[in-house]
Amino acid sequence: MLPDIIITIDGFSSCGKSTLAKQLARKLHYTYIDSGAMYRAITLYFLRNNVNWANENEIVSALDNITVEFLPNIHTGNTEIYLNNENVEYIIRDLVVAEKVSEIAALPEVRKFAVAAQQKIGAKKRIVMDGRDIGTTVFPDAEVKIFMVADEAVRVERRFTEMFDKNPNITLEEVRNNIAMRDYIDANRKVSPLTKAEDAIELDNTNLTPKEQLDFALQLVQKVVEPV
Ligand SMILES: Nc1ncnc2c1ncn2[C@@H]1O[C@H](COP(=O)(O)OP(=O)(O)O)[C@@H](O)[C@H]1O
Ligand SMILES: Nc1ccn([C@@H]2O[C@H](COP(=O)(O)OP(=O)(O)O)[C@@H](O)[C@H]2O)c(=O)n1
Repeated sequence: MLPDIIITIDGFSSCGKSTLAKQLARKLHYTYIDSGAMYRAITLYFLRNNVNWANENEIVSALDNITVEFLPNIHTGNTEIYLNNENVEYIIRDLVVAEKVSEIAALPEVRKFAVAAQQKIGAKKRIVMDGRDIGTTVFPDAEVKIFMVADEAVRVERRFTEMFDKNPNITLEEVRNNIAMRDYIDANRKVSPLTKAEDAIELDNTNLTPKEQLDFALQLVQKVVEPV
């Protein structure tokens, strides 16, 4: 049986991190944690409650009222996010949330809150967590670190196809602008900007199938568990 380790997957938007993280978690009988969902859920709360995030006191008191949990969906086997006991797994994928999430995720108080929650979840290991700063800040000692990349046009096309399925009014342009804006803010913010950890292995899935990306990641895990 696989020993208790932590697998981190970081990278820009829409390159396939959560797809790979779910595949790995299922295969290894680990728990998948979508750290981006936490920032999206916090953003949803801020938007719904008109929190003025220019005011530090308002941010702190809003965070005091937020509980975020990951619970398994018994039908899919994947974990889903709950904000104050409400399942918000699907609503947080909306463009309204995506438009603001990177701004809110750049706030130091928000990052402190989310990182502490993520580290608590990972205390017993046996998790695959994806995000932007998981291998650098949240779990710098993780046993397996993957940094995913894919060509921007491919990422935009993939995310557009996914969002169009749920909302046929969305345009390719809106998706492209949102991804470019978030990538820029995420890579340039002051606290834990998105960057490849020195010891992370890069995985470019531009031309890989989901099966090929899983095989690549499983080989990495195998190397760490049974070094030759
Ligand atoms: N290797 C791949 N080939 C084609 N499509 C993929 C591949 N990996 C992921 N996708 C699709 O790309 C979209 C974005 O993937 P996702 O895992 O949500 O990215 P991220 O978590 O990095 O934002 C999803 O619709 C997913 O089904
Ligand atoms: N560890 C993380 C994960 C996400 N985020 C923020 O949350 C946003 C949404 O993350 P996500 O993983 O759901 O985004 P996608 O890759 O699915 O587009 C990102 O654009 C970042 O602004 C972060 O700052 N740190």
